[in-house]
Amino acid sequence: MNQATDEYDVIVLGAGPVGENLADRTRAAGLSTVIVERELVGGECSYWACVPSKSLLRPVLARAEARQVPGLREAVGGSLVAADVFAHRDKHVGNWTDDGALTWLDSAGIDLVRGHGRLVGPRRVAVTPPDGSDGAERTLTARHAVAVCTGTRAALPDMPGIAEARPWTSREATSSATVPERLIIVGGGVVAAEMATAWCGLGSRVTVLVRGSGLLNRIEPFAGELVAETLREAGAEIRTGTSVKGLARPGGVAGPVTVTLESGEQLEADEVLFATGRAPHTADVGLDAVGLEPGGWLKVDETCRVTDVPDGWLYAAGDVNHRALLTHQGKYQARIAGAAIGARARGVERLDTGRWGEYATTADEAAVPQVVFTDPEVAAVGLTAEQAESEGRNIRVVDYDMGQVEGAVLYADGYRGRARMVVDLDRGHLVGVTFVGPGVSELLHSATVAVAGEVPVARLWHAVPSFPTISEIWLRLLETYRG
Ligand SMILES: Cc1cc2nc3c(=O)[nH]c(=O)nc-3n(C[C@H](O)[C@H](O)[C@H](O)COP(=O)(O)OP(=O)(O)OC[C@H]3O[C@@H](n4cnc5c(N)ncnc54)[C@H](O)[C@@H]3O)c2cc1C
Ligand SMILES: NC(=O)c1ccc[n+]([C@@H]2O[C@H](COP(=O)([O-])OP(=O)(O)OC[C@H]3O[C@@H](n4cnc5c(N)ncnc54)[C@H](O)[C@@H]3O)[C@@H](O)[C@H]2O)c1
Repeated sequence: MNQATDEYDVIVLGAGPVGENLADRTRAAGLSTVIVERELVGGECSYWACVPSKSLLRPVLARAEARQVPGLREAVGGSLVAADVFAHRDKHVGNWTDDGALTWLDSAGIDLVRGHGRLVGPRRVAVTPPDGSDGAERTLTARHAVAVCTGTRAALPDMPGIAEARPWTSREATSSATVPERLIIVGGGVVAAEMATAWCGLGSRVTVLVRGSGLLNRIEPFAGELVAETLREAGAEIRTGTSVKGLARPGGVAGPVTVTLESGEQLEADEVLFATGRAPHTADVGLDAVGLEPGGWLKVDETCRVTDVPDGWLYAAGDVNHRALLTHQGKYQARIAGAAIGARARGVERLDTGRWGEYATTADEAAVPQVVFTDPEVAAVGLTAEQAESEGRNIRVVDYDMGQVEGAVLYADGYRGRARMVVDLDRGHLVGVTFVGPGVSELLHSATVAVAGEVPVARLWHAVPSFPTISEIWLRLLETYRG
């Protein structure tokens, strides 16, 4: 393989975490692979999402936890040094350069073509070089498969003044090098909750405008309630049932922004962040050239093969298929799709695509874990009680106050948290678990193993948590379940 080769076994569009992992798996299966990337190798996650957001949040959460440890509390009473937090974030994102990722691509034997890729027919991708480069357009051909891993962008609502007011999206919220004195956040999902935590911790006066009834409405309600309570205690204002109808920034981008609410009330801030969901990068990837509608989420089967395309050569993994907009889940899809492409290229006719089969992304439906890095942390896997009920399952919900667990109380004085497990009574195993409280992120994988492994509740009784750890919440939940 070399850069002059225009025919490969596999072409991957988009070098985010998902594209990288998929390419890695097809290379490991012995297939020549090229990846096409128009921005930075590493994708949204590495430069404007997971990595910078978590590095902004880490000092905020560490300080919040330290303030709950007697003897340490007084030592961490001051403000964060924003310049140091930003410098640490900038280091983690490689100062928005992808040199490290290029070394990895090279070592994995994956070719890279920089530019915007578009399908121009079955198994064919045209690449337009980036602006300012003097290269010519190139057409790549795949012998076996093309995988679209082009991810998402922030979705902004259509409203008067929004384009001129240039609001922050997740990109600016994760890469800003200044702390706005007053920050309005529109939205009540994960980005809104995490960015409210980060910027409030860094010193902004934060107002969150939620059009629904509370934060994090895809997770058990008690989680969003505790996060909102802590944010309010930290000085943020959370306004629920509040919709925005317009924006204006009369003094230009350097001046304050005015947000007009549906009620007619006007609020002023130095910045406004729209954290109102994501839209797929599929409007300009040539879907029309292969008979698909541009602009939508790509519908896939359990191996991430796009349905409705003859001959089964087109795959879509990660955010772009809308199964679960999370890096780890997209990488899981990439491992399975990459292996499926490899097996099909070897001529294997029947892949095990049954539930939990080697080539089935079953966890996307049954056991998606997610940690929200708010204060306190939220960690959840599988179904909420409401989701399980709406699926018609016969369930029992078990709740426990984590402030009653000795390991938790030792971890943080005045520990506030709650746990819930949802038991499917007909199947005898857990279908969902949610924790909210300091330090629960590292507890989540135990729940993921229980849900994905469909471990019988009776056997969980023999999985003994160490004393005195927060994990003893498991024992308390099981004792409550058994009565
Ligand atoms: C603020 C924020 C924080 C987040 N935090 C977390 C977290 O803590 N944990 C977590 O699991 N998830 C988190 N997520 C979600 C996570 O970022 C995504 O699930 C993940 O990035 C999806 O990976 P991907 O490879 O599918 O897409 P992306 O990371 O979006 O990568 C897609 C790549 O494709 C490229 N591309 C697009 N179109 C083309 C084209 N036509 N030609 C060539 N290249 C193209 C893009 O430039 C990009 O590099 C967060 C998201 C946001 C917004
Ligand atoms: N720690 C993590 O795992 C993490 C962190 C950040 C983001 N993510 C992922 O990124 C994805 C995107 O996050 P997000 O928070 O942008 O999306 P989201 O879908 O989680 O939340 C969007 C929010 O915006 C609101 N909204 C939508 N349109 C609106 C409008 N016109 N006016 C007012 N409110 C509006 C919705 O009601 C919702 O509260 C999520 O699916 C999430 O899984 C994950």
